[in-house]
Amino acid sequence: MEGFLLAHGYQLGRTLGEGTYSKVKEAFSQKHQKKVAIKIIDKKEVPEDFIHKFLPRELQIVKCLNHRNIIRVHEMLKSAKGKICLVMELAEDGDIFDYVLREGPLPEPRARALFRQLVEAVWYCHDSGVVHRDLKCENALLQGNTLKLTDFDFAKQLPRDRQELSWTFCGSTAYAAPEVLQGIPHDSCKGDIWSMGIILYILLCARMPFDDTNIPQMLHQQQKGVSVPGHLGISKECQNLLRMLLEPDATLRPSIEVVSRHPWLTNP
Ligand SMILES: Nc1ncnc2c1ncn2[C@@H]1O[C@H](COP(=O)(O)OP(=O)(O)OP(=O)(O)O)[C@@H](O)[C@H]1O
Repeated sequence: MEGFLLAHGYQLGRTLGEGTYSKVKEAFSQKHQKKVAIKIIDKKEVPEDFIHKFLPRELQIVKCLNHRNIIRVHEMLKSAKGKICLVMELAEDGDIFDYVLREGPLPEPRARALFRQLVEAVWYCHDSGVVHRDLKCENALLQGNTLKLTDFDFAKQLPRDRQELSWTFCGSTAYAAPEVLQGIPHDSCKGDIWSMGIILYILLCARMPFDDTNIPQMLHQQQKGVSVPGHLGISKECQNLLRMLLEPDATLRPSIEVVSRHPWLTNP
């Protein structure tokens, strides 16, 4: 692998992390004269539908995305030995899950600064007809103070009229909206909005809003609505935004455009 990548101008460095089907390594790009991240996928170790359905979809989508809050994919390389390498922009400061683990509940201004960037990234995606379908803290990386959304494995391009409903369960149960968990045909954009609510809750409370170890019980908790720990002193405006995002009825849940205009986010 090292020789193959070197021949393409990338000097491999340390391992940054591992996913279910991949290993991500740091590398130095001789062409760009900067460090990059390379996701290495071994075709032999992944299920057929990942190679034939999700991966081509991901590649098609990521090559069209260009936003400061989304990890840029520079190129894809295929080795003769059946490895696929995605050369990406590097985010050196970990993901926001680890950040919250380290820092504990974030003060509102810090949570707002991060969440605003997630809103920008998701707004750009939805506006381009792309739904992410796996929004979670581990997929929001940090480069200094800049949030960079990544992992478009489950992303989907919506048809031009954007009327398509989905039945597919994607992503993590802890971040899944009630309609997604129940397999009810749903608007995936509204599923993304729910997951953003879970992310905002984690930023502010450093814990999960719902316990996902028992799904029927979790569905019940979701219907009852979210409650925030009183001792954290979370403002009324922020609680209002959390309730809007974690609205169990998807038809009442706001679009990303409406979310972006919420007073908690437009506050200086
Ligand atoms: N562009 C990047 N810059 C820095 N680190 C990255 C980058 N992309 C991924 N990583 C690191 O590599 C790890 C594995 O990433 P990858 O996208 O392959 O899998 P995952 O999404 O975490 O797992 P899974 O595929 O099982 O959902 C991540 O947790 C992250 O820490």
